[in-house]
Amino acid sequence: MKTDGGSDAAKRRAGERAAEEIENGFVVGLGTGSTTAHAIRAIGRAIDDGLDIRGIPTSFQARQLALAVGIPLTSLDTVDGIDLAIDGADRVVDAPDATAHGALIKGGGAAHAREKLVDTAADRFVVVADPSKLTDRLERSVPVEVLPDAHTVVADRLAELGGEATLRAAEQKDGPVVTDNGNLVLDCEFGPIDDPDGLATRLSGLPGVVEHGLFVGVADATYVGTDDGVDVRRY
Ligand SMILES: O=C[C@H](O)[C@H](O)[C@H](O)COP(=O)(O)O
Repeated sequence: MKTDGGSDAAKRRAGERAAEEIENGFVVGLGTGSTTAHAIRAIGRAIDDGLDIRGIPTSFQARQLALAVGIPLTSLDTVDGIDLAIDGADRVVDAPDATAHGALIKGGGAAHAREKLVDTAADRFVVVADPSKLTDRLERSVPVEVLPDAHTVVADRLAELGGEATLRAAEQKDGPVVTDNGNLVLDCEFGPIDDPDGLATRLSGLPGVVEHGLFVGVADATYVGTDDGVDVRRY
C-alpha cells in the first residue's frame, strides 16, 4: 500500500475514532489509503461484534480490505444514499481564518475519482489524517486523472494554467500508473495554491480530465490522530 510517511499509530487513532461514528444500519463510504485502512479494520471488528452496516469501497484496495475483514458491500446504484464516508488525505488545509480551511489534496494512491464520487455523495464526510498532512496552504502537486488519449493535450492545458505536469510512472511495471478506471494520472505542480476553489473549477472544465485531487468544501470534519489522542476539526 502507498504510504506518505506519518506515524502509523497516529493514523490508527484517527481511523479508529472515525469508525466509532458508525451506527447500526449505516451505509458507509470506505476511502482508500493507509489511514482509512485502520478505519476499515475497526469496522470489520465491530461487525464481528454485531454491527450491521454496508460499505461502498472507493478503490480496488479498499474493496479487497473490506472483503478480507468481512464488511458486506454494496454499490452507489443500489442505495438511497451514504450516511458517512471516511477517507484519508494527502494534505489538509489547517488555517481556520482562511477560506480554504478544510480543503484537501487527495489522489496519492490514484483513487481520487471514485473517492470524490463517494465522499461528495455522503451525508457526512470525515477525513482521517496524521499531523504530517496538515498545512497552512496547499503546495503539493495535484493528481489529475485523465483519459489515456488526453494526457498530452491536458498537460498542455495545465501548463497554460501555470502547472507543470508529470505522467505518474508505475513502480513495478514499465510505463504509467493505470487507475482502477483504466485512466492515467498527471501529477501537476502549481507551486503554492492560493485559490484552490478557483483552480478546482478550472481543472474540472478541461476536456479529457476525469477528476482531479482538489477537494474544496467537501469535508465536514478532519480527525487528526496525535501521539496521545485525536484532535477534531469541524467545518
Ligand atoms: O488516492 C488515494 C487517496 O486519496 C488517499 O486517501 C490519500 O492518498 C491518503 O492516503 P494515506 O492515508 O495512505 O496517506
